Amino acid sequence: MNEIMLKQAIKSITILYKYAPYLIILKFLQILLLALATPLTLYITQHLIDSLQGYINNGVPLNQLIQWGAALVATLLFTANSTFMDSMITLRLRSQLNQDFMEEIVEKFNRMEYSCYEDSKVQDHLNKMGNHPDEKILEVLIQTLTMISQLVSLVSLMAIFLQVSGWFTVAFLVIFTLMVVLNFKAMEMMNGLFTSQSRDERELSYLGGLLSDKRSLLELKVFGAVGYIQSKWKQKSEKVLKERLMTTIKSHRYFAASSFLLLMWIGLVIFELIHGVMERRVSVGLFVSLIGASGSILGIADDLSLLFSRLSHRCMEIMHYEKFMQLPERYNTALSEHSAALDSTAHPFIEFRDVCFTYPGTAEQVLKKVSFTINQNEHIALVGGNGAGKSTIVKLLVKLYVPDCGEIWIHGVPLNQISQENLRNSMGIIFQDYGKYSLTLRENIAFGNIDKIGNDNDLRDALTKAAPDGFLSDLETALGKISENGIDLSGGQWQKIAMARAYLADCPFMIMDEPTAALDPVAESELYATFRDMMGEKGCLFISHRLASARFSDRILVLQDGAITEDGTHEHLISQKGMYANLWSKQSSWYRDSDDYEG
Ligand SMILES: Nc1ncnc2c1ncn2[C@@H]1O[C@H](COP(=O)(O)OP(=O)(O)OP(=O)(O)O)[C@@H](O)[C@H]1O
Repeated sequence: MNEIMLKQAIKSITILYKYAPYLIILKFLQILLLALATPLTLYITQHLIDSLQGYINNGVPLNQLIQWGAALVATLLFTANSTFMDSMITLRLRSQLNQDFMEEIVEKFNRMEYSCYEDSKVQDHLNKMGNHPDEKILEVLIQTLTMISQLVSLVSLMAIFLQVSGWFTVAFLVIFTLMVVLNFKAMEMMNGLFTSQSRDERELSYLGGLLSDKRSLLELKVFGAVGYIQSKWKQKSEKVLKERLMTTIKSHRYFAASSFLLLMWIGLVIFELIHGVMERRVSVGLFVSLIGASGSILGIADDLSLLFSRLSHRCMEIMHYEKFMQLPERYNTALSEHSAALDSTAHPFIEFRDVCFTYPGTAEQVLKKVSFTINQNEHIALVGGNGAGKSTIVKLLVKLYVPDCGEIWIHGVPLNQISQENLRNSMGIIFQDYGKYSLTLRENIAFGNIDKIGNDNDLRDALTKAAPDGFLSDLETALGKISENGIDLSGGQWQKIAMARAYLADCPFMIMDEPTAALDPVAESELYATFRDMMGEKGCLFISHRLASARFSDRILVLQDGAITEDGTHEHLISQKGMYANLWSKQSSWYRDSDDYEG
């Protein structure tokens, strides 16, 4: 454990040195000087007292007394100002890390294939690494340097003791070694507890999140389930705290034993010093200085044991950062982007050939030999029951996942040879769980085509097409609840903004995964009308459970049991009397029955 801690501490300093070499050197020097300040103050105090005594007895010149006094003032001034210097250096380090170190982490996130996040090991590293590994790594640096500074102080304080007897130092070293062993034992106990409780901690933070998140809280309140979650949280929290208390008490036995040893040593020192003063072997100045040094040693030994345990805990968290940085960025090595050029005249536009797919970490195959083709300017509806695999087809199309077998082709080029950029230019997408960004309206729309963020005309045009009712017009309106003046939108209004993003993207082919689920029927039919106008000769694939909207598409694909079971126009599929005809009959009878009811 101590070996790992040492390695991690050195690694953290090396990582930080890469980002801010001068600040690290400055911090090291500052901490070293501060470490020497305590023994130096005691040493000067000793000489000041002895000079004062000498001056009173007329043996020492006033000059010498003034010199020691000035030295003491200078050392105290440095100590008083070092806190300010320390916080300035730490602040600079923090801002440097925030920029460069976090940028590297964001880039790593960007490079990682989406499917990597499905792996529970990845999830675990992400959870343990936390949102701010930069803060943790900085803490490791500060704690390591503080430990070095404490050890330097300790050695210098021991040097003061050498003036009286070498045995004090030898006895202290023996006792200190025993203390380190005892403290490590206590610390290992605490670390074992933290590791075993990490799952409970995750559950606690999830349950706590449910009780503070606006959306979940609303539903839980309506169903009267807040009390249930609260008691579940309380039970878990009590269990975690009880375990922590028990282990803290057990580990404290080791701390108590080490404190006892130290107190024994200090008792011995005081006894010997009083004896020395009485026999005139030890001057009054040296006596005061050594008593001060004993107090400082007591404080340092306490601080060191606390630092050891904190540092070892932080070092384990840094290990998760390291493991995260080493994670594979692709799970499928066959996926290589050759940026093959797309010939838009080649047909078909999209082709699935016997595509199979299983989500990472699961056993059940979601898609079983799915085959279909879509031409560039076709309007295609993809329908199927809940969980049939419709969204999965879209995720494979935009390369969020890689099929287990079979092939996907775009304009006659295998999908794995098409770069993300080429793919982005050839098709736009609105996901079922589209983003609701707590940013301005301008930014929310511009994510469809970030190059147009300053183009007010295009942004307004996209918004008007998606939301003809003009529910929002000021592009600088803050959305969501993060900003003080932010406005919260309804599900349908957020959906319109997601549509505006798609309009702005202006791609030759659009994929929409249930784009109208949150819209009222009038808004839905308006949106389809505008969408048809906008797409014109362009193609689209849309997923919808409302067959009334699928009816007007050129072709309907029916996904059932992981395969395409029906493919044709609305009229053709109705005549086939298959699953689509069955669904259509059920949905239209629902509308008919509603009409009867109203009538
Ligand atoms: N990330 C995931 N990990 C594991 N299984 C998943 C994941 N996402 C979806 N699935 C499973 O894959 C199956 C297909 O899901 P998919 O979202 O593609 O269905 P869908 O046809 O779009 O459903 P719906 O109409 O309800 O949106 C479901 O059984 C679902 O539980």
